[in-house]
Amino acid sequence: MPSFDTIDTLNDDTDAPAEKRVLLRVDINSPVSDGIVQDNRRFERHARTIQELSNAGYHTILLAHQGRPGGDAFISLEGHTAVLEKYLDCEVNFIDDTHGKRVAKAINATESGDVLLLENTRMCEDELPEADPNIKANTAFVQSLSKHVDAYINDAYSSAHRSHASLVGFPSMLPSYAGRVMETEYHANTAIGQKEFDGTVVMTLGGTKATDVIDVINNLAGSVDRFLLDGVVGELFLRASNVPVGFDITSETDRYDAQWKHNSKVIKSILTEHSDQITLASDLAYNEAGERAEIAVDSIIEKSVSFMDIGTTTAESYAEVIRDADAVFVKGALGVFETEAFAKGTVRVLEAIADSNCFSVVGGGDTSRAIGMYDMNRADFDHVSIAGGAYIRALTGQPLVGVEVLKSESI
Ligand SMILES: Nc1ncnc2c1ncn2[C@@H]1O[C@H](COP(=O)(O)OP(=O)(O)O)[C@@H](O)[C@H]1O
Ligand SMILES: O=C(OP(=O)(O)O)[C@H](O)COP(=O)(O)O
Repeated sequence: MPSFDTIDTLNDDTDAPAEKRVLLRVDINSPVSDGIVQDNRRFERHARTIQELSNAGYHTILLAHQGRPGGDAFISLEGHTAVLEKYLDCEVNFIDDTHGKRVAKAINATESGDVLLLENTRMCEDELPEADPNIKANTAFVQSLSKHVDAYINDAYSSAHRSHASLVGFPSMLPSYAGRVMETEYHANTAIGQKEFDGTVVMTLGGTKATDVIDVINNLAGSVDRFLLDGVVGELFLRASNVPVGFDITSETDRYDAQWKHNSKVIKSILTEHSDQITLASDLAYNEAGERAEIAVDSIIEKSVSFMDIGTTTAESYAEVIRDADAVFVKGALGVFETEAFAKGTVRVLEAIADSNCFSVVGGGDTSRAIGMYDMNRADFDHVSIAGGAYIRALTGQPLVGVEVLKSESI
């Protein structure tokens, strides 16, 4: 049983839901294309928690983040209301602020069953950077909102590894509970983290976030036999192995340079220390005149194009490793799978998993979308998580700070 209180306990604790305002933290952080948020499984999964609360009569005030300050995906949550409403039989109202008088007025004006989405929490300076939960509890953001609600529910398992105000500041201020996504993802990933495997354990690590991958390798090198690297992170590791790639070729993107500046030393030391466990791409794919083109890593003289996927040779070699594995964990897309021409690496690896008898987990708010996009059967995977960094940290046995503060306040 989870050692935190759930919505079942909230219902037991509440004799009049219609008079109660609950602050529900969800994670609907999603890909953004041309400034427009794209649907993904997170919306549908969190909508079930929202619907349950609305049907019970609670006034539900939603907190969520989108992107990172300065990044292309860092936008207002206003567009997220329409996507959420696709999965709800109630309206989602929106206010373009995170806390303060206007928000307090809007919260106090809600009625039983209403859903009100506040603005992107990362537009509030109290949200970032990570800090001790007690520090985050004393921010104006937490202090202000706590006065106008009766309880806090954290449903954002996929952000539970972040010590941000909206994720760790409220449990010391309010009666706190786990939402349904938090409950199910916690159960599944904790159980997986305790499993033992007799044969080869393989992890494919990709996507865009180097620090997540670095943490995972440092913590799981003793229990994972092979790390197959890909995505933006894989290209940074190629740079650390002296391949002339892994940097931004235009000032319009910032996928590589900042991450390299902050992480190059630790990437190099990981490559040295775990060279026998880490496999890097041997070929990469890019866009040439609107078509997919590939190049062997050994043939790259200089980077003049954006590499968008692992090449076919790499994909086949990764599929071969997966075929013989006892367990495979996927975190982060192997390429820009949202574009079919550059989905080959992600699809090939997922197909190899589906065709094998291995125990498998596919994680990542973005990556898990690929299963549905390319008509694969979710039943071919043992667990498909809408979390990426959080689920993979659960495998390391590292506590998830957002879960720990829920537990501590449930005692
Ligand atoms: N080579 C690449 N260049 C640019 N983006 C990439 C590349 N490979 C993967 N991606 C992007 O990585 C994103 C997923 O990264 P991330 O958010 O770290 O993973 P997840 O959310 O699945 O944990 C996808 O949206 C995909 O487009
Ligand atoms: O998408 C998320 O994590 P993920 O990419 O590991 O799935 C979470 O919303 C956390 O976002 P963050 O990595 O910008 O803190």
